[in-house]
Amino acid sequence: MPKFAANISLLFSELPYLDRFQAAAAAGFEAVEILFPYETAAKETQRALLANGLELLLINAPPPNYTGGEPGYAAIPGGEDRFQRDIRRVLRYADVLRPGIIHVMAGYEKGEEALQTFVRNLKWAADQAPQQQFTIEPLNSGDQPGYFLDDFNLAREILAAVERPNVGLQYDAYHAQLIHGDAAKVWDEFSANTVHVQIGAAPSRSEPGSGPVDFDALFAAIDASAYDGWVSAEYNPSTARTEDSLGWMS
Ligand SMILES: O=C(O)[C@@H](O)C(=O)CO
Ligand SMILES: [Mg+2]
Repeated sequence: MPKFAANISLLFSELPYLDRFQAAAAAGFEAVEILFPYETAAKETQRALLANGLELLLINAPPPNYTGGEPGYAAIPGGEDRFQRDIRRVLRYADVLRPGIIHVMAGYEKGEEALQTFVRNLKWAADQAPQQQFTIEPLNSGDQPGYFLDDFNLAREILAAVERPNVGLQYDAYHAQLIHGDAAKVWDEFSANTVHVQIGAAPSRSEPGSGPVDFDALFAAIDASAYDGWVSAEYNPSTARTEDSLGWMS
């Protein structure tokens, strides 16, 4: 079985932000990810991680999107200043929080100029912090209409153009299933590019168990691949208490 982590932006979201760390640790998780930690001082988040012995796997940059703004600026021609400001901001958070990964979001734009902008901005970010792992994640267009990075083939093309060892693919089984119709096949094809994995059932985005994705087979394929990182549960629990949605882990 892969080692599972909790995305506490979605899991345990029935609790106030700072209480989710203790709940995740009590449920047996040793690592968490937080999509947008920017409403809380980095020191407070750091204290919650340390108090509960949790590793921080991932944060997103540039912020924010869940609070109503754009989901990133990396592929927006003319948005370079904003992008660089946001990357500097996330790197200040990263100095304190030490996330293994920073997910760089592309934003709403299409076309060749957006592609070139995304590539240039990713190179710039990667060179600002060569020791920091960055990722890009294809998101399905049902949830994010108009989002630039909506296809795994496009992600591979971008990674090849960026040519930086510290920029890799974030594979989310939920998005893979909705974009390409077969999350397992996408894993087979793209596991070599993948540096971070997230999971959620499709189309519900609830815990594994519903829908067409065979998670036992997917976990076996992940185990059999060269990927040895965390598999982060990023779903909306169908139960009132997140703990009651965790049966799939055993
Ligand atoms: O899959 C998702 O939606 C997330 O991983 C994300 O980063 C978008 O905010
Ligand atoms: Mg995801």
